[in-house]
Amino acid sequence: MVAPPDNDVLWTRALHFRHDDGSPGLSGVSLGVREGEILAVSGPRGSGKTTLLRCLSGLVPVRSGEVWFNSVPVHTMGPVARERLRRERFGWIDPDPVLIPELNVWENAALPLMMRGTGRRRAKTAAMEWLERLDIGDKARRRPDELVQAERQRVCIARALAPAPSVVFADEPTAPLHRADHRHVLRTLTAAARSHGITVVLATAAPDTAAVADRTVSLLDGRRVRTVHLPPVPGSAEAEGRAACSLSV
Ligand SMILES: Nc1ncnc2c1ncn2[C@@H]1O[C@H](COP(=O)(O)OP(=O)(O)OP(=O)(O)O)[C@@H](O)[C@H]1O
Repeated sequence: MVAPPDNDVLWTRALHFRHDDGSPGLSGVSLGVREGEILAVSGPRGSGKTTLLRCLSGLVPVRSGEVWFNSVPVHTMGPVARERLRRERFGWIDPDPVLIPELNVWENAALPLMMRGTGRRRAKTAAMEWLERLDIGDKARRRPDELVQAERQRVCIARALAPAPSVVFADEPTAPLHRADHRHVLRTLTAAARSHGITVVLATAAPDTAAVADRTVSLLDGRRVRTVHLPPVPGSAEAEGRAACSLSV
């Protein structure tokens, strides 16, 4: 095993992944993510973006290839160590905002901090700071079912950022949002990452979302390719006359 370069917070080499039913997921993906970098993982639907984020974050075991976080091998960790790593160092944002219905908004956003052992008062302060930044602070005492989907997604983003993780894995984080919300939430996420030195791995099929990143890595059919020209988002200025996906390997 060769240790990764010092300035890469995440590093993977020759990563292959097959789903439990035998479907191919990833084929020989290698990449490094620098500390504080916002890296977009782009590619069309089914290209392996979510699978790559799940492997890098230790959500699924890696059986072929290597994944390192801060020069610590993740691919040799058991499930308990990977769970602890995710809880203590990583944040995760899904395309669908899933919250605990019995908890109010600030309790949902503060939950990962409290699970790490932070006291309720301090956890609430940190959660409220992010809820305010995401313009949802006035709904802090509401239950998730009193919020619209875009508001619930803001709560999920606050929940991922409140513990000041080393890395946030954001899987299509603005997918459920309207375009106006989309820009505001993306800007908040990237500004937060830059001001707090948080590394972001951002999976997206949308070119305008990938454009906020420092660098883009493209996937097609589970392989890393040099460039993928994604179909434009319907209704955007780019949409005219471009429909297909092209690539260069
Ligand atoms: N749990 C699973 N079991 C079997 N096959 C799966 C599973 N999850 C994903 N796949 C398949 O693996 C491939 C990559 O899927 P993945 O979700 O990683 O792609 P993606 O680029 O994130 O796509 P999307 O934008 O649709 O989420 C696809 O062919 C998909 O059908």
